[in-house]
Amino acid sequence: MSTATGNRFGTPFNAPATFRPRDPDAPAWDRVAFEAHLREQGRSYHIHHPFNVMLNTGKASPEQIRGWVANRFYYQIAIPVKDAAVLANCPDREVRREWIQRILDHDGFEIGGVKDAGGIEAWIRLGLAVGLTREEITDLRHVIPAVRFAVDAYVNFARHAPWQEAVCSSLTELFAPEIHKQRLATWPEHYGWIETTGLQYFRNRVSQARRDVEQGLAVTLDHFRSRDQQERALEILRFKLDILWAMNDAMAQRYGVNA
Ligand SMILES: O=C(O)c1cc(C(=O)O)c2c(n1)C(=O)C(=O)c1cc(C(=O)O)[nH]c1-2
Repeated sequence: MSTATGNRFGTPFNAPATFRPRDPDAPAWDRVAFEAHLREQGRSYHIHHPFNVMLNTGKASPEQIRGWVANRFYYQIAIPVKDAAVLANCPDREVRREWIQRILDHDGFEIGGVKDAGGIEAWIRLGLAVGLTREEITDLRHVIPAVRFAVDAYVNFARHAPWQEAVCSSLTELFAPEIHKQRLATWPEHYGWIETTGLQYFRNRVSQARRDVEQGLAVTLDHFRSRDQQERALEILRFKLDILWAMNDAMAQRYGVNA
């Protein structure tokens, strides 16, 4: 059982613990209740961040949209590195053969004549559609230091945590289809200057995120069994929600938020 003095990352160099004192006799939640507690964390998803609300209600300027796309690129390129860390730490072949799909989704592939440019390339095309050049996206010149720190914290967590905890940290994807659908519903109306082909990344992710979540949720519900472990899973999910929120804070500070 982890204790109230442990930190939530399991590594010695991170922030002090934010654990609430736990009742050692609290019974474990059943799978339905545990999943409900995980989903409840969606109230802190960055879909509610003022910067995201601005983007998705048509109030963002082209500069703010370009800033967001250029900064989010750093998250996009980190995801397959994070997923490779999960693979590297996971001794379970069945999990690995499913998990590897995530790397293919983002990096793309050419296998037996079938080709997919992948999510990173799709994100670059989004960048081109909003008026950035390929070079200024990929050389990371616009990435804000605090965004870099937040994203790096995610990769470092996945490198050092037990693989099931890294899997759990991906569960912000529970809430991602909604944010992608929101963009697809509002951007064409508000930002007619963006070629809609540039929004393909969001279209692809709606179904990919649902599939990811099915796997991530199954691992999490199976692994975190005691109440104490379940509380830890909630902490991990909140840590990841904080990363996404902090990225938006950094972008709001750099690019401003229009009322
Ligand atoms: O646009 C978004 O708001 C958003 C959020 C998240 C997320 O919740 O972590 C992901 C994505 N997009 C995404 O496109 C993606 O591929 C992805 C992978 C992961 C992950 O943690 O493994 N999160 C996300």
